Amino acid sequence: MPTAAIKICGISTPIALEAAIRGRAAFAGFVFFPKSPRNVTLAQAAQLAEAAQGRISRVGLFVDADDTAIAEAVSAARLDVLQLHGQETPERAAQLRARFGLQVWKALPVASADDVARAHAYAGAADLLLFDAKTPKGALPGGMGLSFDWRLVAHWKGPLAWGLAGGLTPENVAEAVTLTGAPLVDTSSGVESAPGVKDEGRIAAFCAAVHAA
Ligand SMILES: O=C(O)c1ccccc1N[C@@H]1O[C@H](COP(=O)(O)O)[C@@H](O)[C@H]1O
Repeated sequence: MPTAAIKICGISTPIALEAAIRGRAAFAGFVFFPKSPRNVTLAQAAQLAEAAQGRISRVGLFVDADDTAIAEAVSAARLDVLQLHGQETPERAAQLRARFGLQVWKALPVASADDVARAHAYAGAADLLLFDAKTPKGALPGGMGLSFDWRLVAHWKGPLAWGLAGGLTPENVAEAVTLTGAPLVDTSSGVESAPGVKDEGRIAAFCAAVHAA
């Protein structure tokens, strides 16, 4: 089985970006959500995007953002992918994909089999589904280090590509990949020393664990 592609999310410094590239991560995630401890300004994103050019793909993470905010981020960070991590409907995902001509990933909060079944509504609207844990009411919709029962998405055969997120760490990611067969894994808080503070050593360990799985 080929190894899973890696996305390191919430990158806000050149040191973290270089660690992700050294670890052969395919995707660097930049958070455009002011409530997140990982939020980046347009100026920060532009600088990181420049360093990323041709070395790692750039994913912009948005939570129910409007077109103007997304357009500014796309232009500043030369994004390759839009990751929608809020309540975006299939219609909204399709609209953004058409407007920006970029890949659209939709995060789906999962706690039950019914949540996983909602994935089918995004066929033809999004390019990839990111199964993530449901977070408590009033909390951030992601980046909380919470995981869900991976058996719900084990070897998922759906109408579009998919990835696994939520509480993935250097310590558990090999088991997650083995159990689910996820083609892509995404982590944020699992490779940090504190909320919003990426840890080079943990990024390296996470990537090594995925490559060895
Ligand atoms: O990282 C954030 O701050 C964030 C904020 C709002 C929505 C999503 C966010 N991150 C994404 O959440 C999942 C899981 O994160 P974690 O590994 O459990 O910390 C992942 O897709 C992040 O990209």
